[in-house]
Amino acid sequence: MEAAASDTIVALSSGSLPAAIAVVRMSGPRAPEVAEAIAGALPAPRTASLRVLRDPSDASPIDEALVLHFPAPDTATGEEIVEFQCHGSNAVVRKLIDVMTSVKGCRLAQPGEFTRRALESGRVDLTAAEGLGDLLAAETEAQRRSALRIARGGLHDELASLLEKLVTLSARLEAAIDYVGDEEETGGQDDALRAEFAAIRDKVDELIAKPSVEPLREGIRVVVGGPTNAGKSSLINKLAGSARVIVSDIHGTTRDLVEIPVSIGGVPFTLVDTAGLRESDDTIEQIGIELAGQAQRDADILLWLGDPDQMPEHPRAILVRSKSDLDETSDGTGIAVSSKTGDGLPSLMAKLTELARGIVPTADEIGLSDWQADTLRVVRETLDVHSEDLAILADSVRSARVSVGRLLGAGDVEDVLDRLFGKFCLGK
Ligand SMILES: Nc1nc2c(c(=O)[nH]1)N(C=O)[C@@H](CNc1ccc(C(=O)N[C@@H](CCC(=O)O)C(=O)O)cc1)CN2
Ligand SMILES: Nc1nc2c(ncn2[C@@H]2O[C@H](COP(=O)(O)OP(=O)(O)OP(=O)(O)O)[C@@H](O)[C@H]2O)c(=O)[nH]1
Ligand SMILES: [K+]
Repeated sequence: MEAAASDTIVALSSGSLPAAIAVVRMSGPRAPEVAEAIAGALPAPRTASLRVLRDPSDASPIDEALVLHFPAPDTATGEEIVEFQCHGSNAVVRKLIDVMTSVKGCRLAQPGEFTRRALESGRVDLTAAEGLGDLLAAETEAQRRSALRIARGGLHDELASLLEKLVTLSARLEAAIDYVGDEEETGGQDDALRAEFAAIRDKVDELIAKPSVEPLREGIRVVVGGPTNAGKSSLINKLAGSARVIVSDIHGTTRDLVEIPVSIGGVPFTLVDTAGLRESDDTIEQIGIELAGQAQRDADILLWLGDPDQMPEHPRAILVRSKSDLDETSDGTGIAVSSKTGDGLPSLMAKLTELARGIVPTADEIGLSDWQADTLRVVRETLDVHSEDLAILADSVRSARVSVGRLLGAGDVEDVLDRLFGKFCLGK
């Protein structure tokens, strides 16, 4: 059957089974009648009530569950919603969903389809939906804080205010262009419009300067480099809190890039172990050393465990004197760290969190995803006209409006939605 927007959709909205309790959600026009056929009379709106759920085809019981009815339009999707909080076994959930989806016009939801409907009904905008996607994927405090702020409309509000300014200016420009009047009388008015145009351009510059959420999504890339046997793998294991990569006294143990996600101070980092640098005849090791060099250049932060004179140039490099428990000839440069005793680890972690502040949004900053930043750059280019001619300014404002509208989910954004909702969990 072709998936239609008017279908009633069903999904398991809670996590993997078995679980103590599972939430099965149904959204769409047929939700109340289907729920009534299964659970009998619906409870009062937004009130949980215990019901025996039955298969309407033979009245056999499926489970005993809590039922909630959220009447349209004031719901998460803007549609009729019924939720079942049932026992979280595979058999119960499968039977319940089978019974629901056997009804005509009722089918399994696609990933992200509840949120897509929330977007289509105007309950959330595109920035909030994107924030929600990040919130569902959040593993660390910094990810959760940033995503929640955006999911709750933090970025929407700033973009909506920009759009409103563009719409107002657009109307004023059109009026001024149409007005045929006294030059002197309109001159001051026209200058005010030109000033407003410049102010909006500045506002876009301000928005573009916001930090990126991308390193927050992927984890800040900390590449650990240095000669063989410097203690790179040992340090990564220590930072990760468990033995994740192979440590040995054999030189050239690590050959591939190994990525280990960790949370330090609530901030997500991806630690990257690399092949130790040395002269080698081994082809595989040579490839590993090449990859190491590339990874170091691409790193957000470079941890260098080696001779300070050999340290590659990098805007955010931390010099680490490893194996400080053995170090008799300490010359005081860099951070002395021992993976054996743990000495110096707190200083190193503090340094990492300090550098992170310049890479990911801080607790009270709102960040931009790559496509949002790219779209704002398009807006900025559109507004990059320096003409006295109001008609030219009006053209540029009109195009800018379209792009800012797209950021909020207006116009042709199917490609953006497919990319976004493709990553969503089923049932959201
Ligand atoms: N059981 C359950 N828990 C959940 C959700 C859910 O759908 N079901 N959510 C799913 O995302 C989140 C909560 N989000 C929600 C967003 C809006 C509305 C809602 O009904 N909004 C109406 C009425 C608000 C009111 O007055 O209470 C509205 O905005 O008009 C409900 C949940 C997290 N927890
Ligand atoms: N005493 C002491 N030994 C350490 C410390 N860190 C690492 N080692 C030892 O040094 C040796 C090499 O450690 P690795 O962590 O494998 O070094 P690596 O830099 O990853 O080595 P490659 O994979 O060869 O590049 C192992 O025998 C570790 O036990 C330390 O802080 N103190
Ligand atoms: K080694």
